[in-house]
Amino acid sequence: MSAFQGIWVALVTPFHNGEIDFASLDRLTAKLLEDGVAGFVVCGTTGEAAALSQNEQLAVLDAVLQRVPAVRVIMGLAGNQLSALLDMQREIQRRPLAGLLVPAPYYIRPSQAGLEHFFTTLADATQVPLVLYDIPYRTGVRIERETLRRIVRHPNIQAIKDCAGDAETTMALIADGQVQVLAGEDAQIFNTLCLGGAGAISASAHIRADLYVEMQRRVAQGDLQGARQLHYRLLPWMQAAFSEANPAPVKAALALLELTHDEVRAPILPCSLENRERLRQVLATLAN
Ligand SMILES: O=C(O)C1=N[C@H](C(=O)O)C[C@H](O)C1
Repeated sequence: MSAFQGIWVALVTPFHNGEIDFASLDRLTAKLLEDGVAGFVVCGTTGEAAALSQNEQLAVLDAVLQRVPAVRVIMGLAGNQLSALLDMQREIQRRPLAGLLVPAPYYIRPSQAGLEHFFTTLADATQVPLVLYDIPYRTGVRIERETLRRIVRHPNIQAIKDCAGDAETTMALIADGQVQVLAGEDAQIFNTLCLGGAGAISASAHIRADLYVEMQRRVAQGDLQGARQLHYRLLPWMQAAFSEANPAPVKAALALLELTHDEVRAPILPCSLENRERLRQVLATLAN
């Protein structure tokens, strides 16, 4: 299996009474490993990195590394101040890791040349592979197809988390073969795998990760009918998981299953009562 293949879970950061709940974090990672996931993204969007201090982010990473082999851990590295990102990159790299997940700088909306400069600077400085996180609806800036194809020629950029919603770009990246293409939109996992993508980084795979792993295995074995059935079984849950700001529904679902407390950090708010009822019904369909 090459480095970035399979189902990677974009791990939530569990909280309890405002603090990081390390005991739940450990239980959750142990369970997901048992379910067969390839690895974890720590402090991604789903990990509420934006609501954690740098010390908290590093503490979460260290805790995960106690349980999970380093080759199965990707750390999120997001921000819009390049020098601060380079400092944080150095700090993170004092630990062993599979890679760093890096989105475009948010809010600034740099030019295409500016984006190329940004990713190349971080890729030149890295000691571990970079996974480019292409998520224009969060960063506010689109990386054009040809820019992306140029950027990923950098030897230190080895995968892309594809959330841009442009199938032509997904196919061009897979056909170019420069990087592993990982679905970053949960409802697109099946399509991306069928097109030749290497796997996924998924928030909804916190729940019934075994079914996501099975879906990927079936596509790899050419059992498209079996994989498609799993896709449609999981789809209502994937849709419910993003019915409010991520990760509120995922955390509510984990709490319904008594795996973590249902706590997010502002400005993300807890899942509404109405959606909680929807989650209860959707989870019942995945129970066995
Ligand atoms: O944290 C992540 O990485 C993910 N974030 C996406 C988002 O919240 O927009 C969704 C994806 O499932 C994983």
